[in-house]
Amino acid sequence: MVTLYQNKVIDQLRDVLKKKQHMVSVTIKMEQIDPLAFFAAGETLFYGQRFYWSDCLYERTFVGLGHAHVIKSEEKTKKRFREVEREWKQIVEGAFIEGQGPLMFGGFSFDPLKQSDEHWSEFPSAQFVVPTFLLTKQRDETWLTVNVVHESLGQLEEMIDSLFHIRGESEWHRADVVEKEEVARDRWIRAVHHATDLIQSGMIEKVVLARELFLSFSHRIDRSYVLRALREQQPMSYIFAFENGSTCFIGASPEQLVRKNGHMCETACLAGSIRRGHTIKEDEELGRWLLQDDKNRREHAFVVNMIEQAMNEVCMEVVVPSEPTLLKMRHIQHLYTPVQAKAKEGISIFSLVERLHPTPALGGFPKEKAVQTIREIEPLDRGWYAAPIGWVDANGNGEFAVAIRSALLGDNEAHLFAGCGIVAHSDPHSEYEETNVKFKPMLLALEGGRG
Ligand SMILES: C=C(O[C@H]1C=CC=C(C(=O)O)[C@@H]1O)C(=O)O
Ligand SMILES: [Mg+2]
Repeated sequence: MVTLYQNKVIDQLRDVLKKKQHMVSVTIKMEQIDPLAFFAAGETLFYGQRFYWSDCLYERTFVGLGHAHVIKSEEKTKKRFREVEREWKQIVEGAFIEGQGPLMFGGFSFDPLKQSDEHWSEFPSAQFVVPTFLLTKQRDETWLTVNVVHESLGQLEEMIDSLFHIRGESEWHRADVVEKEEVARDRWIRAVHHATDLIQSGMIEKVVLARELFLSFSHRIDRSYVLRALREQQPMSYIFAFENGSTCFIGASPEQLVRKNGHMCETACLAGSIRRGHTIKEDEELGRWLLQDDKNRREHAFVVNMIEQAMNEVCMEVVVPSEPTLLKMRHIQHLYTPVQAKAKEGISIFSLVERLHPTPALGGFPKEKAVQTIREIEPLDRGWYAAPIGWVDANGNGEFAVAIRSALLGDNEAHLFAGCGIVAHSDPHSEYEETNVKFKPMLLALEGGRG
């Protein structure tokens, strides 16, 4: 489908690779290609080394195939954010760039101190990849960036050859669910009781507790099929997939953690939830109820206060609306307060991520105590669920979402995660129902049907 461009890219790369820089990054403009078809096309050669990202306004889509370079940290403290930043700067400084330059995509685990479950073994406390091939779609324009390090020059022609000869429509397959299991349901309900006790005794003010669903399937799950379903079914969401070896972390999150473009920063407070109505009238009534409900307003206020304070420490002109509005997704509506600010000199996107993660929408308040409580009483390993996932470019601009409404896919199985904010008067059974609504986007994409 892209044969026309093949020789151009190879010639350009041959030329610039003579310059002996550690990495060479060449970008060319392309004809329109469906990013999901590009992701699917990479299956044979790059299975286990692909990623997909599109932002909630569908302004930018990135698809990465292959690993030109991997940045990984097993660091269990906040140093992990700085380690990734340092290595990324070194790569960019040592690169020969023609065009937009390289970009890295990846994320962090929620809590590196939590005892790790086997199924998360391929997702360390931080990992980012610079893809060999990056497809960028921005509005109506498409580019292909090829990133090469000297060592892999030998395989490059073969890779370009096979990639550039991919053509035709991809086929998508849906695997059937053969088993569905709620993981530790009773322990989760007990954990919610425990949390409300801790809150009432004044130990902590808010804590977010997550649940897990386990699904097994008749065949290997087709990740391209799941991505396409999420893309179609969840407009206004960040759609992401990050493959690492045999597992793939995937989701459709409505929650932005931070976006940075030059000095301009955006973040959002999202907490407080109710389902969508069956009719417009019921939907509006539920929305009005949510805007006035004490428990939900408390859940939301912790997030606004914390984010406002964190942004004020490192930014100027922090703008926070005084009242939340509603953000309506396909299955759920949330209280939503968008925040804008201007980063002070020297403040990087990594320092913003480090400061913001986890907000009280995912951890609780106060932050350290909440994370420790989750570590102790939540009956699962969150892995990368509820943690930052996103991209950073060569200029230090980028965007991270909070990886909720997500699942970890193995070959024939999926672990789904959903959580809810517990405050003083939370009722365990309505919180349980709230998490059921939050499982819906991933369930619908995996199971098919109407939902
Ligand atoms: C933790 C999740 O949602 C958070 C984001 C929005 C609303 C939330 C709530 O109302 O509880 C949660 O704080 C999740 O979807 O797994
Ligand atoms: Mg809630």
